[in-house]
Amino acid sequence: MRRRLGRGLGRGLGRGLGRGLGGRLGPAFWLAACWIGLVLLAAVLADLLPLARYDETLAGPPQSGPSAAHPFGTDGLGRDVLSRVVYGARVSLGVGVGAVLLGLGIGAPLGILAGYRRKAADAVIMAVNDVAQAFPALVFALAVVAFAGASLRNVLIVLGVLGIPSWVRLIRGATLTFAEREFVLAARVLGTRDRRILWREIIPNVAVPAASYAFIGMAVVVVAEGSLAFLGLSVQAPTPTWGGLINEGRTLMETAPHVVLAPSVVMFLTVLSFNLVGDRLRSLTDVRESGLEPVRQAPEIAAPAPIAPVGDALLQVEGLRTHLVTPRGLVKAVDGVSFALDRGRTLAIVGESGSGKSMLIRSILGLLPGTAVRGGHVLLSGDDLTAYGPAEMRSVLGLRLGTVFQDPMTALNPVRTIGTQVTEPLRVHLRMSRREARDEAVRLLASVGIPDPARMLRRYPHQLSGGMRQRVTIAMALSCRPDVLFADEPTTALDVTIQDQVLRLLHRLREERDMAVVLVSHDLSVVAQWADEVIVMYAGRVVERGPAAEVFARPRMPYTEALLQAAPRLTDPVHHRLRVIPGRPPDLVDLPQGCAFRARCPYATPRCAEDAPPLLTDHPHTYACWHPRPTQNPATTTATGEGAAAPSPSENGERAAAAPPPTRVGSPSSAERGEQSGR
Ligand SMILES: Nc1ncnc2c1ncn2[C@@H]1O[C@H](COP(=O)(O)OP(=O)(O)OP(=O)(O)O)[C@@H](O)[C@H]1O
Repeated sequence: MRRRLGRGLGRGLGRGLGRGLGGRLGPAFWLAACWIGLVLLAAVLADLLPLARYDETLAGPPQSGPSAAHPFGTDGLGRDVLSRVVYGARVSLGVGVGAVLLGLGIGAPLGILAGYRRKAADAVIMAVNDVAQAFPALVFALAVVAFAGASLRNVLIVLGVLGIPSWVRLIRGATLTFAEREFVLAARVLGTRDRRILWREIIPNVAVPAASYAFIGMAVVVVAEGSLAFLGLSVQAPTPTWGGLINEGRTLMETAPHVVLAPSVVMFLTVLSFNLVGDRLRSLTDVRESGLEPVRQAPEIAAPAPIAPVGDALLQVEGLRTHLVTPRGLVKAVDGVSFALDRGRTLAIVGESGSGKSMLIRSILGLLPGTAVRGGHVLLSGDDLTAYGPAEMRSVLGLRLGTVFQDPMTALNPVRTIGTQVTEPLRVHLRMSRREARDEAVRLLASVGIPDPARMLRRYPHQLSGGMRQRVTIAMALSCRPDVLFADEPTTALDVTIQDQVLRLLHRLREERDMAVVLVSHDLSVVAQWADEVIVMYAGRVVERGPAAEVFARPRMPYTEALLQAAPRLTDPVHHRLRVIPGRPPDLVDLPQGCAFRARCPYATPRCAEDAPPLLTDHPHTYACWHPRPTQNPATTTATGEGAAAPSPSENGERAAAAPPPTRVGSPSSAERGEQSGR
């Protein structure tokens, strides 16, 4: 059992730390960890160090200042202060580590029991815990130590027991969070026993916040022990403790300040280090760090020089790259994407799962994981957003760029009313008064088709249906009248009957507000119906781009053709078998040489393995393929299964040769952009 726990904890912490070793913990963490290690080592090896005895009165004048022989000087009785600080660390750190282990040892099982079992166990444990937490801790510690005697053991037990309620609360909260997660439900569905779920699924995940809290707890205990020692209620003389040393030295503040300064500084640095280490460990599980944070622009992958805006494009993306630093290597999630979009147009981004669609949107918005580095340019009405700092970016997000996410349930805060959430951007960005924001929120909710909007403001997200919730998130995204609305799979989490309503709504709002819309969707029928232009992504790159009607009617890139053939159609005959794209997308850490799609492409030739095809323009299409599909062979025919079998590369080559010669492009030409953006 212990081995299993060790493995589990190791996995949990290892996963957290492994991700952090790439620099997420930062230099302050490592400095703090080194300091803690140094103090611990000194305390443990104190007897082996060339130090004077902590209680030995040395020859020479007392209260002498720091010297080579005594770096921290001597105290009022002529004892070596360095030696007393090092031996004092034994007590202070010993109590810190011991009390935290005691609190964790008792609090963690109770917290897990309460969080996992819930019901009666939770009610009883938390009721007792609340009562225990209501005791004034320091008064309780003073009373117990005064009654039971001031000894190392008593101080350790009192501080350890006082920490139990906080441990119960923390571990229960973490257990509750993970007990509701899909992987635990999946284990339950598979009939896994509770004990196994606890050891394998819950405890390894709870280990990271517990480790973080353990360090913060040690800082608290070191300070508490210091306070007790200062009051003379910890380990008694002649054994030194940091609090006791500060107490002894306070009478010498004027004549020999080093006596009080040395233990104070060491204690301060140690407490600071415990807090820093705990805080950085906590950040490993913090959604802000693991999810969205201001992006780092990487000079090494940035485009070489500032670019000039093209025409009057509202949104222009040039050579955008987003690479994620992972323990496996650099994930090239977005690799040199360019496009331009005008007002009143909808651009759809399609591609298989993992092709980089969401990452492209997050990269444009500058909201990327902490492990991401970005290069390239994003121009909004000619202003380069990649040059913006976090504060400037905040003034653009919500105000000029709106976003609708996939799952409205997770996009809305469950404990805040719809009214609070819809009025917030109005009050923050547009500085409206409470009343103005409320009136505007009513208008916004009405505009997205929510009945009785005034009443809706008082409701909570869980009281709404999925479709209503998504309408609310759309209303929030539109509240500051953005120029561009990003909709990342806005209908995936919705019932199929609601999907059409939401898409119609987006289309109507686009028309009314003259916005541009960037729509990410897996659903090609949605894209065909609502998009003006389309970008097909594969392995982080654009492989085809053009007017949506054109791309779907005459796909040039075999990947686009395969995607269309894999999509179901209402017109398909009964028992029609959908084609699947054989193989799997490539590993973004180790992209193959040449065309990334070649291993799955029926038309691939040796040339595809040697050179990556550049983006070619064959008006109005842009595609990256050495063997483009012939324009005379509409996809609609092959998609229904009525088309001829896939032609051989030579056949394909001949047909392609019949098409007008394509133009090679690095990024879209102005003319092409004009076409793409409908100009
Ligand atoms: N935080 C991260 N760290 C490392 N790699 C990541 C991270 N987030 C995404 N990726 C990788 O980046 C690639 C692109 O991911 P992205 O979410 O953009 O794909 P997608 O096309 O939107 O897929 P889906 O349609 O499933 O949402 C994927 O290979 C993914 O594994």
